[in-house]
Amino acid sequence: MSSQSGDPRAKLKRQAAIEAASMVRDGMVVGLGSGSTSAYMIEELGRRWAEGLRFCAIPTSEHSAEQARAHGIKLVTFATHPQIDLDIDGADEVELGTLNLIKGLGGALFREKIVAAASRRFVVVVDESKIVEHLGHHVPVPVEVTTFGWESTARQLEALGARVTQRLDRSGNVFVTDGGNMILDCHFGSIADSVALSRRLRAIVGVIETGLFIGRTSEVIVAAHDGLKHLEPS
Ligand SMILES: O=C[C@H](O)[C@H](O)[C@H](O)COP(=O)(O)O
Repeated sequence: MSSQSGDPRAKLKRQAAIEAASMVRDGMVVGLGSGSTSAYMIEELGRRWAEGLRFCAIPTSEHSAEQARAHGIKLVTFATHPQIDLDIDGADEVELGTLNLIKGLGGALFREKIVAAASRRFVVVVDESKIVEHLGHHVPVPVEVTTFGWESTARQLEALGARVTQRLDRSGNVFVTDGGNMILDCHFGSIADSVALSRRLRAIVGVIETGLFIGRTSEVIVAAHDGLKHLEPS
């Protein structure tokens, strides 16, 4: 992900990612997020690794693992490193104030949530277009579900008021997550109470995890046209 092709949003994503990567210090255990913003962060960590920075990392997707490996970054697992010092990841929407998130448009939400939950600090990197008053305004809530019985799970999600679409890949085949599951994108529109919705979604049998990240964010680094901003939950 080295080309920004003059895209102003890509430029902002890269600025936020580089700022977050500067928080990584020698000896840390680092969570490597997924998606285009995280790819800039891994690229920057690869650059610093080549300069001599030494840390180890747990990736949140096969794609991020592959990118990190290409830079020679040392990857470890929870078997030897159950506690992560700093997890850096992107998001699809960030709710102003609470800093609750929607994640998973890239399909990595389940591993991303496991890594975030095991981290002392969870730093989110976004460009300014991702900040919203209420989650769900622009994007659906991705929900990872078991393939067995998914039609029944989808009906229960619809009963909560969502328009549900089955995620497909670029070739039009059913999207398969790194964990071998499928994703149902749940369009709720603007979500008034993301905490309550998260609870209801997780109570449905067949739901493995949801893209609502509630109360997990330590800090959001927002790249805006007038500079970088650091937000903390209020
Ligand atoms: O599954 C994907 C992840 O949650 C990403 O962090 C999220 O979709 C943001 O991606 P991007 O940085 O490409 O906008």
